[in-house]
Amino acid sequence: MVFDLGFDFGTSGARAIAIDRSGTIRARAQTPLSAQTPEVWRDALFFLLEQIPIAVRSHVRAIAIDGTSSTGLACDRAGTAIAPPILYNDRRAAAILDRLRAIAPPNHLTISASSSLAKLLWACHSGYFAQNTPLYFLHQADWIAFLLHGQLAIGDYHNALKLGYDPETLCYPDWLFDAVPAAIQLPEIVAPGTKIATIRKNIGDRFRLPPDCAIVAGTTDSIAAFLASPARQPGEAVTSLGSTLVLKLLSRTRIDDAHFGIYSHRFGDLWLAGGASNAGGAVLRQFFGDRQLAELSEQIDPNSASPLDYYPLLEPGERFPVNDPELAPRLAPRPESDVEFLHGLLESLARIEGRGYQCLQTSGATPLTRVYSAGGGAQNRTWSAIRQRCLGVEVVASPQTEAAYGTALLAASGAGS
Ligand SMILES: Nc1ncnc2c1ncn2[C@@H]1O[C@H](COP(=O)(O)OP(=O)(O)O)[C@@H](O)[C@H]1O
Ligand SMILES: O=C(CO)[C@H](O)[C@H](O)COP(=O)(O)O
Repeated sequence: MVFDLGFDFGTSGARAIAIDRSGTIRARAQTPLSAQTPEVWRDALFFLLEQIPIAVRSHVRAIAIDGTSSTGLACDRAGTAIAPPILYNDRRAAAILDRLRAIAPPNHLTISASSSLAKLLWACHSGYFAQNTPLYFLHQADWIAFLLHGQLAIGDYHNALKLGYDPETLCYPDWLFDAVPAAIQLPEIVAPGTKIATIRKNIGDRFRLPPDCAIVAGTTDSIAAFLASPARQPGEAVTSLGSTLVLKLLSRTRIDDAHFGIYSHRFGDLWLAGGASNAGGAVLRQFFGDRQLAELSEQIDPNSASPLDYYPLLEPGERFPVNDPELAPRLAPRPESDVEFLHGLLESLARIEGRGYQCLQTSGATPLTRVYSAGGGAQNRTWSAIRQRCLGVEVVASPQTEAAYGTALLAASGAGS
């Protein structure tokens, strides 16, 4: 018996899922992330490994890791982070967007405060990364995988998209090398699922993993959620209802439009056209606990549209379907009834999702036929019904909604399944 193991490092927690060759889940573990620091990621990785029963762990064939997209960090030759990571939602790079506009092609997806390239350039020019020695710039998933395989610096073309890597020509464009200081080593990029190396000996011994356990290139958290779903036909989509709202529509055409925060990830011969809104479950959690969310949702009539028109953000700034770093949250008026308030929030999030899919199709993506749901909000049947009414297509419950399952499938593909 062999198993493949996927790790998902999301915004609020980390999870691991081990599957057998038939794709059946044979072990799972999860832990909250108290902070987004390399130390917390490393401790979570090791904790999750320990939670996988030894009977499974000792037969793991391959491991893959996903992380939050465009969370980046710089490390030295030993792989030690030299400054706190810059998280996916960090907006400090807004300060260098004019500089980026001057070097990147017009309307390029990296011209956004949330892109990895903007963060890297901001960090270099503000002195956040001291540059007297060579530094490696990695994404979160690359760095966590490095802990397991020990090779600096290797990344995948999903995480590298927001760094400016071109997934069509499979190389970094020349203008990017002109922009990045010579002391910064960009990761070598491979396809997600490519075997990078076998497990480091000390880690393999410590966790009783087989010495030939392969560590394969990972992906982003929302692409992992897409992989977990059955969506494989152009027109099928997955919405990740996690802390943020992420849309991925499988398309025959590649579409990119920084004006609306639209970009496309390579997905075999197809494209995952999409965008990520800052609105989402994090705002729901600001007002309600998960149990309360479930109880209140039961009392909502999903067939009647809420007249409340919110824009549920934690703080100003939106990426998609409007790319506006100043967009203000709108959460008023709050009715006395919590049921009505939640109805307004879920309806408003469904409207943002609907506008997002509309925007993707208007921009040339393959027309939407069906939406699968992933993430913490996927279990909410009331919300699914509201979303189906707003989207005008079938919203289907996915048998597997966890990103870690998609990452386990990626590990299996890397191992040859
Ligand atoms: N019943 C529910 N209805 C709607 N949203 C929910 C429900 N239960 C949990 N959530 C939301 O799911 C989110 C967590 O989902 P998860 O996929 O773990 O997110 P992430 O990894 O992005 O932090 C929380 O923000 C929470 O508000
Ligand atoms: O808000 C997020 C945190 O990661 C989204 O997952 C992310 O922005 C989506 O990015 P990608 O399309 O590159 O997976």
